[in-house]
Amino acid sequence: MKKVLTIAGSDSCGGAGIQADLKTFSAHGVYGMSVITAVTAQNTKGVFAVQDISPLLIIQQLEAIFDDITVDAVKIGMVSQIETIEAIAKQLKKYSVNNIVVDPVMISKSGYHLLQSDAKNSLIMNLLPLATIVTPNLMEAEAITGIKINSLKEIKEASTIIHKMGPKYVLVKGGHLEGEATDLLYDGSSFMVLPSERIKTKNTHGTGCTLSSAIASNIAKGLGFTESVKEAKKYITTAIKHSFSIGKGVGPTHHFYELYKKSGLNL
Ligand SMILES: Nc1ncnc2c1ncn2[C@@H]1O[C@H](COP(=O)(O)OP(=O)(O)O)[C@@H](O)[C@H]1O
Ligand SMILES: Cc1ncc(COP(=O)(O)OP(=O)(O)O)c(N)n1
Repeated sequence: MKKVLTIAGSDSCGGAGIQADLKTFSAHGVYGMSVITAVTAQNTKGVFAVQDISPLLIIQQLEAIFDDITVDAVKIGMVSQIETIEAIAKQLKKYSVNNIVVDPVMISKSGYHLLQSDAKNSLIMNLLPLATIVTPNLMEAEAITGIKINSLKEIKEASTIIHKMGPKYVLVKGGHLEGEATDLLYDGSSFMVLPSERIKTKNTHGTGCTLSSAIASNIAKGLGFTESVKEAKKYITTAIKHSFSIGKGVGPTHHFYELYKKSGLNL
């Protein structure tokens, strides 16, 4: 069985972060492992508190895994502060880790700053050069490049700038666009459009986490990079289509829809 690691924050309500990543890994039939960077007190209504895990404990978690287990792909999510980012980058280089998916998590849908403002440049300088693929949403692409994005032309411009920062592929997500939820993949020479209908639901908590974990799972399973992204896009679209309401706010996506369908079980 292929083994995939998520390096990310914990979401107490289970819709995003480490919890969404591990559910996505299971649904893809890969073995999931986790290095926790921060613990958040969070629910469908928002993020209420964050405690960062010490860089030393992050290093110890990474060493515990890489000293013992071969890792087929890594997904990086919430990294919060400069010291966390530097510790992760150092360990990934030490163990010559490949197949790295970086989701540059900055602000939650509820508006909470999950990446400290002074840590943005460190993420760009330390993690983007190590990334096989980076998956910013529109606001993250704007923050990374300093470009205001209002059109496809500007998405392409931002992708080109981000590609020069080091990742082999750039996927700018269109979840926050008006109209269709179309994503754009750039490999340094050409663009691939990944279209999807916009699903009318308020329950999109953890969509970015889920998509990046699905890409990491597919890469680990040996799909080509473009195929990994295309299949992940199908996965997130199905997971959003069957998302559901828990709590009073933005509910989570449904990771086990295909399994439920096969088994005849209902939610
Ligand atoms: N309402 C929706 N209908 C269909 N796809 C969506 C919807 N919202 C988000 N997506 C898709 O979910 C994935 C995550 O995108 P996005 O929500 O922009 O990321 P983030 O969670 O990082 O803000 C993308 O593939 C995006 O196109
Ligand atoms: C612990 C943690 N990590 C990441 C996020 C952001 O998740 P994302 O999929 O980008 O979208 P929302 O959850 O903000 O809808 C998070 N909330 N918590």
